[in-house]
Amino acid sequence: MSGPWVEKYRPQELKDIVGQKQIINRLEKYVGEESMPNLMFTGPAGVGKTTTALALVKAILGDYWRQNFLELNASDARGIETVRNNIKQFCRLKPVGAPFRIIFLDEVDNMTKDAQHALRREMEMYTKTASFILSCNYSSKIIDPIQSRCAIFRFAPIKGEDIVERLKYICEEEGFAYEESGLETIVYYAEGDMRKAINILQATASEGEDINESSVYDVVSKAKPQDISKIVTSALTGDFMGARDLLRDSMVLQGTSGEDMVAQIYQDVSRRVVDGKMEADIYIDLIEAIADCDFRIREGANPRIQLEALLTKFL
Ligand SMILES: Nc1ncnc2c1ncn2[C@@H]1O[C@H](COP(=O)(O)OP(=O)(O)OP(=O)(O)O)[C@@H](O)[C@H]1O
Repeated sequence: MSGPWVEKYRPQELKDIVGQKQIINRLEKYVGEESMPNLMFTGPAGVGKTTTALALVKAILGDYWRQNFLELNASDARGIETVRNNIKQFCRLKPVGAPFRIIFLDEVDNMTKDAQHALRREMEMYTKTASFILSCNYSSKIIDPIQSRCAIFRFAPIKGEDIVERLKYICEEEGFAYEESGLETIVYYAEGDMRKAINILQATASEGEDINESSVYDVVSKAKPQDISKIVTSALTGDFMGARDLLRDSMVLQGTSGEDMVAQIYQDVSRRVVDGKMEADIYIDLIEAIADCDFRIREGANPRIQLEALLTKFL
C-alpha cells in the first residue's frame, strides 16, 4: 500500500472538492475573472481549506502556478521574521506568466498578535502584486485589521453522507470490500473531518481486513458508541458504580483518552435529545457539567477523576 491516502486522494481541482459547494461556487467566479482579493479560510481541521487553496491557486495561476506560489506555515517555529523575509523575497520579484502571485499561510491563528500586525503590514505593502490566502481554525483569533482585508470563507464540517460517498470511492479504487456499517462507524469517529476519516479507512485497510464495524473498532483507540451509551444509561439510572466500572474498562482497556471520552459522552447525550429520549431540562444541566469537565481535562486535570465526577452529575 503506497503512501498516505489523504495525499493520494487530495482533490486537485475545485470541482472535485466534497461538500463546501457554496464556497467553491464563489471561488470559481474569481477564476473566471482571473483576479482575487485576499482570502481567509476558517473552519475545523481536515475539511478542505488547504486542498481548496491549492486547487484555486492552480486554477487561477494556470501553468505558471509553481513559479508564482509560496506556501508557508505561519506557526513555523522559525518565527515571524523568517516568515516576513520569505514573503518579502517572494513579493519583490515580478509575477512570471501570471497577473499576480499568491501566498498561502496556514495556521494563522497560532501567530501572536504582534506577528499578525507585522503580517498585516506585509499584506498592505504588496497589494498590487500579491494576494494572500490565510487559513485558520478560528477567525476570532485573527486581529480585525487582517479580517477586514480579507473575504472570509467559513468551511463547515463535512456531512456524514458526503464522507461515506468519498470513502466508498476510495475503497473501490483500492479494491477493498466494505460494509455500510463499517463506513458509518468511521463517520462516527471522524466527526466531520475528512482527513481523519480517510486515515481511519487506510489504517483499517492496512490490517488487511475488509472495512466493517469490528475492523474499524480495532484500529481506533476510542470507545465504541454502544459502550458510551451503556455508561450514560447506567449513570442516568442511578448505577454510578456500574457506570464507573464501564468507564474504567473503556479508558484502560481500549485506551480512550479523556478528551475523546468527554466528546463521545457529549455526542451520546446530544443524540438522546434529538431522538426525544432525554428531556431538554436534564440536557441543559448535563451540558454545563460536560462543558466544565471538557475544560478541566484540556487544562490538564486528571481525566479519570474529572469523568467520574461528571458521572455523578447524571444521577
Ligand atoms: N472537502 C474535501 N473533499 C475531499 N477531500 C478532502 C476534503 N477535505 C479534506 N479532504 C481530505 O483530507 C486531506 C486534508 O485536507 P486539508 O489539508 O485540505 O484540510 P484543512 O481543512 O486544510 O485542515 P487543517 O486545518 O488541519 O490544515 C486532503 O488531502 C484530502 O485527502
